[in-house]
Amino acid sequence: MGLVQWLKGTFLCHLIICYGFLVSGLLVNLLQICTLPLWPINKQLARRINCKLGYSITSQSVALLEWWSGTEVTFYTDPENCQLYGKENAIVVLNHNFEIDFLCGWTFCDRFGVLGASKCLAKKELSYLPVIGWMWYFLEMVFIKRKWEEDERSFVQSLQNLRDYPKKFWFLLHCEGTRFTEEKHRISMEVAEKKGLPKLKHHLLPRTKGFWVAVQNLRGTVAAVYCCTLNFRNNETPTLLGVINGKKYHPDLYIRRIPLESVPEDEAECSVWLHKLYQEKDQFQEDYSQTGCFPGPVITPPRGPWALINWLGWTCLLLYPLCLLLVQLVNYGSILTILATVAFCSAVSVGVRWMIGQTEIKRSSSYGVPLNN
Ligand SMILES: CC/C=C\C/C=C\C/C=C\C/C=C\C/C=C\C/C=C\CCC(=O)SCCNC(=O)CCNC(=O)[C@H](O)C(C)(C)COP(=O)(O)OP(=O)(O)OC[C@H]1O[C@@H](n2cnc3c(N)ncnc32)[C@H](O)[C@@H]1OP(=O)(O)O
Ligand SMILES: CCCCCCCCCCCCCCCCCC(=O)OC[C@@H](O)COP(=O)(O)O
Repeated sequence: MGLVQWLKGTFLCHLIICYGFLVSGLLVNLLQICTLPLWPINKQLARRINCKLGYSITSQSVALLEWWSGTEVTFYTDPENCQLYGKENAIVVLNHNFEIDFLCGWTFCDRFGVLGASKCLAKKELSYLPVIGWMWYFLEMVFIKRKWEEDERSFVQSLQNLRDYPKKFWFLLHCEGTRFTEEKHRISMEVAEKKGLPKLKHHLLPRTKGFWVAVQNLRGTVAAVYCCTLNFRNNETPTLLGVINGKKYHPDLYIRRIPLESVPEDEAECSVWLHKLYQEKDQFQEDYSQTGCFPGPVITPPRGPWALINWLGWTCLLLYPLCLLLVQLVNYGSILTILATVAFCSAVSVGVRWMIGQTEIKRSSSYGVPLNN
């Protein structure tokens, strides 16, 4: 193991990364709160500012993935469609099997210039996460409790709000509604059987209501559905902790562009359409497990420098006062202040470890487990 690789695995490096992420993130949250008075005066300007602020947080994770761990997503897609990515609004439909699928998603967004503005349909619990969840409020992320009766009104309203969004955005939908586990798969295939639908091997049965409502409310705003299928070479099971430790993964992402006009307007027909899409996606995954690649040419735009510049900028800015403080502490600090500093560092590391825990599939919710769900 080289020295650099060894360094990436040290606790000190992790502490610096976590400190930078947490403190810069909380500062950005504070700046976002400062934009509140602007919303009633100039909503579009407030939205644009929040996109930039959001970029400043999410791009740190992109830098971590691309530059720190050296992980590069390989894109399989049609070169003609590729010209349109980033130049139109889109609904992105993605499988939900991996702990770092959101990171690969952010990389995809960054490569096509829509990272700051992109959104997803997320479970309500994520909105309470410091830094990321709080940031999402200001980016008008759509949160749901996954109980249709309770979600319907706010879901539709949040989608309608996006109709005059001033920046190009992608709206990510995990139609499976939860992450893949063997138990959830078994139960959802029982539902498939009851509904007379073909069984899926690599996906949970998609829930169709959210997709239909999103398509209906974003017609005229969104130009296409991007059907995205993600997998990792060599049966890798990537984790966020692995990325922080500098481990390089090999994700492959297959993107198909489907014009929105070809998605049926009627709810029942749209549901059939989505089930068929998931059957196709399942076949792509099956082929991938046999051949190790997706169909279509490989197109990978080069990684841009901005994510790295932003990350290094924040790190330098925040390390300087920290180093000054440490020097002061060593030279003049009382036992009490030294203990307080150790407690602060421990709190940072426990806090971030808890946030990382939210990405772990073993801590996945019980959604989709009881049959009556
Ligand atoms: C590589 C990446 C590529 C691209 C990425 C691109 C862009 C990225 C852009 C932005 C990224 C920005 C941020 C992202 C970062 C991090 C966040 C990441 C992820 C967060 C995602 C989540 O939180 S997932 C959880 C939330 N999302 C969803 O739940 C969506 C899916 N669900 C729905 O759509 C549902 O329909 C619903 C929640 C809207 C409503 O659900 P409800 O259950 O109340 O009603 P339904 O009608 O849908 O369901 C009832 C029917 O379901 C049947 N049923 C029962 N049990 C099951 C079962 N186990 N499986 C399937 N179906 C089941 C039941 O029988 C009912 O059927 P009927 O026929 O009777 O209706
Ligand atoms: C420089 C960057 C440093 C990074 C340091 C680490 C920071 C920690 C970042 C935490 C990021 C948290 C983003 C959470 C996104 C998790 C998305 C997700 O996967 O949600 C699960 C839901 O879809 C379904 O939930 P389940 O029903 O499976 O339960």
